[in-house]
Amino acid sequence: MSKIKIGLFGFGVVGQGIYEVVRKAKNANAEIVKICVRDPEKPRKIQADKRLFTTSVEEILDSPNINLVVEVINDPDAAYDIVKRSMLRGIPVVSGSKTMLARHLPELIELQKTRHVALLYDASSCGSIPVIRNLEEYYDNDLLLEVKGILNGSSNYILSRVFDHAEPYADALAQAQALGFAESDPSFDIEGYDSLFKLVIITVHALGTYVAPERIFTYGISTIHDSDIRYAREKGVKIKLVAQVVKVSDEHFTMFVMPEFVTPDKYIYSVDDEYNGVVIRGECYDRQFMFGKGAGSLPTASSILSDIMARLHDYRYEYKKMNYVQKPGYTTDITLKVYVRYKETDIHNILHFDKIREQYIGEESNYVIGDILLSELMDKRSQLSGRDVFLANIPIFFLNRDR
Ligand SMILES: NC(=O)C1=CN([C@@H]2O[C@H](COP(=O)(O)OP(=O)(O)OC[C@H]3O[C@@H](n4cnc5c(N)ncnc54)[C@H](OP(=O)(O)O)[C@@H]3O)[C@@H](O)[C@H]2O)C=CC1
Ligand SMILES: N[C@@H](CC=O)C(=O)O
Repeated sequence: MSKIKIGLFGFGVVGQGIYEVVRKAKNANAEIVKICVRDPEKPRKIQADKRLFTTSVEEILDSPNINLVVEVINDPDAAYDIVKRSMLRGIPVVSGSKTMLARHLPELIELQKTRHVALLYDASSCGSIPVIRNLEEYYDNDLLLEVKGILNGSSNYILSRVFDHAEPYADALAQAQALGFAESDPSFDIEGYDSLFKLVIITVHALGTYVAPERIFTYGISTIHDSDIRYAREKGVKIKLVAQVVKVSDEHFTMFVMPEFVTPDKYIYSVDDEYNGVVIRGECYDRQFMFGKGAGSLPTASSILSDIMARLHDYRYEYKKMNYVQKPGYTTDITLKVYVRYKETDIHNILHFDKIREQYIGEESNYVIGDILLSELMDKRSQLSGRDVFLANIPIFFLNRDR
């Protein structure tokens, strides 16, 4: 590709960051020639030439002058429509919309093949950390065993403020929104869905398999309570929202998103505020750790810029692992050790524990710690949504990993 002429969709937190970094990048040989938004009259932090703005998708897709679409809007359905239409017209796309990608990746991967058109999305998972491209290229072999980490900046920011600075939860959430880390609907962040969508995308590049989001156990931090924080402090651990995909045998892998008690010896223990941290474990190298800003305007834009530059060299994901002859299958038949705090909800009648290890009945709240199948948690997920319930994983080497 010669000069890159960008049609940019979205001029919010990330879009404005992209405008800034593209202007700064002297060697990018790229220029934003059109910006599509919902409301061109909206006041914005960054002043761009008014003539760049449009509300018409067609004005970008029909322009012979535009050879790359960059899509960073906050509406997953509209994003899907824009990305698909661009690709059908043979225009390569860079996207940051993980909700849209996690829902539609199989179709978009197929479109890349049939239409010979690239779709890059490193910014969709972990902001400025180049997780996807590394999994795709460097870890292009059978040795990978696990990708685990903090994939959501907002919930990590909230947990850090609440845990380390004793700030009220609601204030910390409001700050995460004001700083541009949170999604338009912040429940995506705090209920774990943003981490889930990133985990779905990461798993495609880690193990070559797409697992639909609704098949994956997801539990967030919205019901965390002072008693959970006190309990964690007493034990000398921190509570983090952790997403993980783990090979549990040659035949199977598992994945889930859940708050976790993290001990000080773990890399992610020190990952605070909006930072993300990803631990990659493999057969021969044990653990490697990637750390960086996972949200925010310029960090995310830097990742988009990297994808834009990659297009200068015609880079595209090849999804090599999807063609492996032997691939592990997804399982939820795996035993976890969990902490469940509750009050009114009749947890003992809802959850069937294989083994109860500890129980506490208190005036303020109760908790139980026990071994339980992930499939059992998945089946009972809708009954664990009470405001009085909080659940956290206590990491163990999976109890039945060799079954
Ligand atoms: N914020 C972050 O740290 C990160 C965000 N992302 C992802 O990037 C995307 C954008 O996030 P962010 O910048 O924070 O969101 P914002 O809410 O700040 O901005 C969204 C932008 O999308 C525009 N928009 C919405 N719908 C349409 C549409 N149908 N057609 C054209 N433009 C539209 C809005 O237009 P208008 O301004 O006129 O309302 C706005 O400019 C999301 O998918 C998010 O998940 C990914 C990584 C990090
Ligand atoms: N809302 C997301 C933004 C980046 O993906 C987060 O907080 O991590």
